[in-house]
Amino acid sequence: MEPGTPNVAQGGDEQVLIGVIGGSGLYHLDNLTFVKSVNPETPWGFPSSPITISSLPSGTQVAFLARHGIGHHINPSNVPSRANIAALKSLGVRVILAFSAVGSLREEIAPGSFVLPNQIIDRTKGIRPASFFNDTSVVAHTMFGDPFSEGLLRWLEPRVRKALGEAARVGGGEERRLFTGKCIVCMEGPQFSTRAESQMYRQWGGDLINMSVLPEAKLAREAELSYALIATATDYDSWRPHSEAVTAMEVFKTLKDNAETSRRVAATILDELQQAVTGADADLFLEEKGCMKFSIMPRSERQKPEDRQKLAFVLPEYFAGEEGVDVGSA
Ligand SMILES: CSC[C@H]1O[C@H](OP(=O)(O)O)[C@H](O)[C@@H]1O
Ligand SMILES: Nc1ncnc2[nH]cnc12
Repeated sequence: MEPGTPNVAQGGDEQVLIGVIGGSGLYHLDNLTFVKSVNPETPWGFPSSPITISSLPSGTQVAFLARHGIGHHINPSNVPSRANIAALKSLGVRVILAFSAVGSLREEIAPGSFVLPNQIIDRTKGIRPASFFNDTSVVAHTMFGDPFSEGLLRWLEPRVRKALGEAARVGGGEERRLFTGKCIVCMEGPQFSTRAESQMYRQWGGDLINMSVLPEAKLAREAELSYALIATATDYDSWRPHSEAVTAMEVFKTLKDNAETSRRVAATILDELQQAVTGADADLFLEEKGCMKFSIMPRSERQKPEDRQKLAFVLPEYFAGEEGVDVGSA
């Protein structure tokens, strides 16, 4: 696809409405039939990995993207999040389920727990391109008070809980706990936190820590996509005074089991999610649709046509066509 081409659904016969981003340890999904692999070039480059489009037995198609690339070769600071989100949107995706391996900042969130966070504290260092509008002549200030899709979180909670119960029954082992309404700190990395930082994040109200949720969540919002993070705890970071500070080795110990359970959860909920996104109550999920209308500053002659064309790739509703929509002035 030519970079700058406005988005069109390209997933095959069915429109691909659901995108899954796999994090550390989660490089593929299960119980799916491969349809095709696509690698769309976006105005922000290529995604982390080719995107695998597969179908569930029901025919529901899902787009899967490995955040750190197949073979995990991309550092968290270098994940091409703009290309990832733009590429998913270009396939017609409207809802993103993003998986992430996280450190726990709370005793009760033991390694192995699943968490649907609803808040983020940004501790990235400004070195990640965090907006589609960066370095363009178009200014936009996106609402981000509730950084995850509230409708999607409400829908996910009972389904993920049930899926975790089923995963334990089928796979054996203890049922994973699910926590909701938690706050995740996103740090720059790639080194882990110091003990002092880890304790400070707890005092700030942080419950979890990772290196990946930003700018991914911000970009999903700018692209008007519903986005939720399914976080799986791998370790206790470095705040516990009498425990070893987190090491990659410790994280790797739980990654495989967490990924296995994540795959079971995905396999259990994806069909129902597709039905919900296409059903009568779809508006509950697609609350983000239209959110940029009043975030983009009104059109002026200072906005360069080439910038508007670039932005049309992710927001064709505002920037495609000769005139585009005169947003912000309604
Ligand atoms: C492997 S430890 C740190 C690494 O793991 C998490 O990745 P992801 O969010 O993609 O699962 C964390 O954010 C760090 O990037
Ligand atoms: N302790 C930790 N800090 C940052 N990212 C993580 N991902 C998994 N564990 C982590």
